[in-house]
Amino acid sequence: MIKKLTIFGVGLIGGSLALSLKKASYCEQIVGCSRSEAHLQRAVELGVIDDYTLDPVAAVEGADIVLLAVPIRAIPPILKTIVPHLGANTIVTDAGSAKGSVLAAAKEAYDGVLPPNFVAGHPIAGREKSSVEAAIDDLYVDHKVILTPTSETSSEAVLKIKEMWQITGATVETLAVKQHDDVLAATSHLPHVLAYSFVNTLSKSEYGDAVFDYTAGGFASFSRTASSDPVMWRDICLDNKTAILSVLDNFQKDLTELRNTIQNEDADEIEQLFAKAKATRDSIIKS
Ligand SMILES: NC(=O)C1=CN([C@@H]2O[C@H](COP(=O)(O)OP(=O)(O)OC[C@H]3O[C@@H](n4cnc5c(N)ncnc54)[C@H](O)[C@@H]3O)[C@@H](O)[C@H]2O)C=CC1
Ligand SMILES: O=C(O)C(=O)Cc1ccc(O)cc1
Repeated sequence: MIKKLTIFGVGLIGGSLALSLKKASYCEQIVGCSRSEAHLQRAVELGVIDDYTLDPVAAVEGADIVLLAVPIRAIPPILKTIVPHLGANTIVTDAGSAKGSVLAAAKEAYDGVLPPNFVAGHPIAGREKSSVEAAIDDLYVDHKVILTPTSETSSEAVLKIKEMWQITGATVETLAVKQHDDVLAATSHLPHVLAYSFVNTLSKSEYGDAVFDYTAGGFASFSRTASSDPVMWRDICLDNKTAILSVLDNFQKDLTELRNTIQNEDADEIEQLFAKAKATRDSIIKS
């Protein structure tokens, strides 16, 4: 149980955390802060937060935990504003999809030294719908949350953030920052980039939009993530650029290899490549 949780960015991720912690009566008060008063008012109406302020300094006053749940390139300016006003025991955490850039921003905001009470985190749960309207109280149930503490991070602060996420029904794991960013580039960032690119390729069809009149479930499932928020994904691509370029290069190589097998009508090789992928996916996704 904590007294005050402050959430910067009460959208899908921050709002869903607020709803699940409210359900568990984990916080006496949840306060939202962002640029948009209309969004914050809606969050109060929906019972997601108790109160809001547009003033970041007032928002963090007396907070036990501050969660940054805004697009990752919005994190550095918020940190710069709030760091001088944080209480000695306030723990700051985030939900950003890339961790190296967030930790670099935190280090800069704290004058070059990461403090013990900054715990970088990332819930591996979400969807293509954004905003507080999409927030739900069970988003994190049976999902993983990855924390990427550094040698500077205090174990008490990590335990507190771990406890907060466990209350939501999530399982919490820790990873090294680079491993997080490399792995998520492969499992999450690559498929989102491919989905955006795939939809744009189809839009350029010689048959125009008529091409979309003939789609089945494969199009819907493969392209679903292209409905995700463009600003959020722009920020992820820019901040995790090196890891994303590396997996994109590997993907391009494999796609060229597959293209060659089709060009050469190498039936055995095509079947083997597809059978290998099917076996891998079937062993991971059981439904
Ligand atoms: N959408 C998803 O499935 C997941 C997103 N994340 C991460 O969580 C974070 C939040 O994502 P969502 O909740 O999906 O986004 P969202 O768009 O639903 O909510 C973001 C909130 O931040 C506010 N905001 C945007 N720019 C701001 C700024 N410059 N200053 C102050 N407030 C600002 C918006 O008003 C909105 O309330 C992102 O960093 C994203 O990478 C992590 C896991 C899953
Ligand atoms: O919509 C989906 O399937 C997602 O994969 C959601 C998601 C988006 C970004 C993350 O950092 C984590 C999860």
